Amino acid sequence: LCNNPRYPPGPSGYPLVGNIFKFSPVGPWTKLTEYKKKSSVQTDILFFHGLGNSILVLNSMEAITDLLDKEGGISSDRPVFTVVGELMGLGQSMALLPYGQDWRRHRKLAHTALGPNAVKRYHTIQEDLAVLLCKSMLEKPLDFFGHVRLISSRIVLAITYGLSVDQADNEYITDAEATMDMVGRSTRPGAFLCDLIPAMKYLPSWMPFQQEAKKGREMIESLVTKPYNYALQHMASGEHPSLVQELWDSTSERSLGFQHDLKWMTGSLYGAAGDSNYATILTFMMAMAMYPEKQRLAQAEIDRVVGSERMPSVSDRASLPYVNALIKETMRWHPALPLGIARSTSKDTTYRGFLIPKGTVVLPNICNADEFVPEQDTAPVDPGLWAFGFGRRICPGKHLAENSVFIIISSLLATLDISLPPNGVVNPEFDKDHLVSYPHDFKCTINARSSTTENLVQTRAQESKV
Ligand code: HEM
Repeated sequence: LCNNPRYPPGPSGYPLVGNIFKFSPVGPWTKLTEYKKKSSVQTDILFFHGLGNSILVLNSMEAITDLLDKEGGISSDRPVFTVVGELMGLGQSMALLPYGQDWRRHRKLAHTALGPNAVKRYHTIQEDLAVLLCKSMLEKPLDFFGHVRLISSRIVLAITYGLSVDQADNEYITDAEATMDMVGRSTRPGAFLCDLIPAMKYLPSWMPFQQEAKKGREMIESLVTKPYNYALQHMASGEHPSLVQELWDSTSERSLGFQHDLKWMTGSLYGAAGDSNYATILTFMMAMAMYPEKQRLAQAEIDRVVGSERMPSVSDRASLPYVNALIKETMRWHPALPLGIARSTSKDTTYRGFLIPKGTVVLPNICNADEFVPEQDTAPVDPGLWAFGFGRRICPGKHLAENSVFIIISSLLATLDISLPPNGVVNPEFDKDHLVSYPHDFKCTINARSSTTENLVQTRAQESKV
């Protein structure tokens, strides 16, 4: 490990370039978690530096709380991503805005729409969409990846823009998928050499990364503008209530600045919501195929509390402790964002006597995958809390997301059995190339639990208003 006494410890480096290239942008959490297990050195903080960049990895809950919660005043900034942020324009979104006035305005708008009370208005939409998901799973079980993609986008499109889509190949969904695939690859620290050496942004436009940046800019602009314009155009009819409309109606001061904030704030929700929900639900399905005894326990609880006459509702959440433990365990077993979204320090600071220079990229490593054990929900630190980030930049969609994840998972548990595929094998492998890490393509068997649950799904689906 690197032993420059001023900086926190880190892997040994090379002259001139330091150890920065020891930080791999591809699925780094596995390697970083291995460092955590080495006991000889103080490895719950790891430092990488070189070429004017520094990265600090926080490998324990203690270090995360100390730096991201208690020192929120200096660790709530985001790094400047030269390619995706500056060249592609994503720097205008809430998730990448620097910690300052613009970001505060976006957070305030988001809080109005997504606070713990505000999200109660969406229970019915979430319940309706969850039952449609169960119906699709019964009709075409092999397409379960597509069904999960569809519901993840549907919830946020319906709520944010009043937009109703019912096919996974709808262009709003496929465009968003392509854009978020590109964004997800580009927002990992060190994804482009140009992020490490920002002066490269002045290189000529024929350079491959410049071409990629130009295309990315168009994709991002379209992602935030198209559904926003849809919501504006349909406001007058009053038939498609949306967050855009609600926030638009909440003021008479609709300056260009306000409109810009509203478009980019809602665009950030749209961009951030889909992939994380998708990853969480697929991870849950993988875990259920692999750990059937845990699935049985959760189903027994639902049978006891909800019965078989009706579908679960969001308001059942507090009465289903085992289902909640299973959801938390899903998020601990493989969090959707294993390294959160990178932070950056806004001034020099010290931690445990080490210097952490201004502009250091800070990454909380919350990955500690092992066995799937929902029963450890009694652990002192609630694993469900890690998954949504920390401190001042904690996920603003947390309340909405928790309800979505709960209603989807409890509806699936109530009505379906998820089991191993015919070859009896599921390898728990996850994507390592994107900010959001979802299960690699896997197979599982999906059956109705009984003819009663099958009828329940069909009947309830007909009542759905979405
Ligand atoms: C299971 C679902 C979700 C998970 C696991 C998740 C997780 C996260 C995490 C880890 C962060 C980084 C926080 C930090 O820097 O400490 C984040 C930020 C964010 N999330 Fe979520 N999220 C989920 C769903 C949603 C939903 C449904 C929305 C919107 C409706 C949303 C909107 C955002 C936004 C806009 C940010 C950036 C906040 C900022 O930079 O101030 N997320 N989320």
